[in-house]
Amino acid sequence: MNTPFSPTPAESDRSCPDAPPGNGRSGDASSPLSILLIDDNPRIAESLAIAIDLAGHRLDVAQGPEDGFSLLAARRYDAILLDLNYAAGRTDGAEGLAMLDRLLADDPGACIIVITAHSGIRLAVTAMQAGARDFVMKPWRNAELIAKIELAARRRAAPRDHAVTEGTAEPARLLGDSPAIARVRDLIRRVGPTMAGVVVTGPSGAGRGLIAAALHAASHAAGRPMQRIDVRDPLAWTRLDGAERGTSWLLRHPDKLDDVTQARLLDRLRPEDRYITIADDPRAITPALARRIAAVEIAAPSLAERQDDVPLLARHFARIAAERHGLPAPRFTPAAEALLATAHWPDEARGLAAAIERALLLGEQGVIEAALLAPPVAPNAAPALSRASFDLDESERVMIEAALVEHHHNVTQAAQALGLSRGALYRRMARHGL
Ligand SMILES: Nc1ncnc2c1ncn2[C@@H]1O[C@H](COP(=O)(O)OP(=O)(O)OP(=O)(O)O)[C@@H](O)[C@H]1O
Repeated sequence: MNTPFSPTPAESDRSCPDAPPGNGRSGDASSPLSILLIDDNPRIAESLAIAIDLAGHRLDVAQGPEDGFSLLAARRYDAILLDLNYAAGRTDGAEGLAMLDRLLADDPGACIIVITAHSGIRLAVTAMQAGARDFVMKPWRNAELIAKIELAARRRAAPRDHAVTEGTAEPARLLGDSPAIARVRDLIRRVGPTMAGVVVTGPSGAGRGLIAAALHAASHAAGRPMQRIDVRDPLAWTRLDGAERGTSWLLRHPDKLDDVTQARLLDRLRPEDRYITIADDPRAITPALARRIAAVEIAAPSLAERQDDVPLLARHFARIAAERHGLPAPRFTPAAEALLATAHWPDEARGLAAAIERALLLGEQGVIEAALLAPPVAPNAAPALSRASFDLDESERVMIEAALVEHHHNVTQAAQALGLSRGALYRRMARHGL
């Protein structure tokens, strides 16, 4: 007999002897599964961790949707166990169902098993109709749950199901809840599965490559890797002919070619292949080539257009950097959080990721301080663009404010943290009216 799930660790131990033969692995399950639990109840996580470990699988735990998306952006899971309610007192499952929708839009083949309360049969049915593979009700029997996970994860192997981009290092998941990023997701959902040529524009570092990868992941060719070519490199062109028919291509910068070379490129493109393009200036693509490779434009929004997403992206980049460097779980000081909410990042998401990684490496024990988040502004920095000049000025003000708060308005310490002399800091404070 199996033991129903109990939220107390002591009771959960009792479920171990009840695990099915083979530690809960079904007979033909060959390799350990990686499983993600998205649930804000730590006791559920503790109990499940024991059962899953005994069954020979691996469990990661996310305490809510944001954590969940962050983990899913960094690695692939064979199965996702998704709780449907997060906010206190909510039982309508709306949050979980919205998350289910987004998970499946990013990866239609995702193997998701939803967790509902005992009385949640109606919710479970809705989730199944929306694409969940299965459901479990609390309290559950561990052995039954593990059998469900193994069965559902094995079913994932069907070819069309596999919509993640094999052959790429990371899954292509766009994080963020801003309307700007929601629009991009919606476009990916619509044009990803078609053969339409899509040109991805927007500032460098804003996630153009990620959007291209997400388009490929949503396409019918997702099971095969996308081939990447910078068309400014003539040597790379030879690869265009050698590849299998029906290949997906990521072409970088055809807008940088002159008209004659663009015409030559058009001659080399094959009708049965899919082309996704990254360009700085889509207007520089000739109409003939644009017709083939740029039927639809998707503009990667700058961080300034999705400022609300910055803290969430920052936490994601911090988590990845901490994992990569074996550092403790990262934590932002309140001043660093305040800076993130207002600062401008001239190098977009890539610049933000670099700043977070540097702050984490230079900080103590995973603590990210405001003063470490950006290098001190060079005294005579002469920015190339007037917009950049505005950004830099605003960032400087925010950083100084944050350093002062962090060091309790001790100007000597704040100046040290910013890499400035006391005099230089006083001058800048006066300039910013601080
Ligand atoms: N919405 C997002 N969610 C998660 N990660 C993001 C998001 N936007 C950008 N990033 C991350 O920011 C970094 C920069 O993005 P990416 O490499 O796609 O930039 P890019 O615009 O293609 O740059 P370039 O064209 O100059 O190479 C990457 O690590 C990417 O994963």
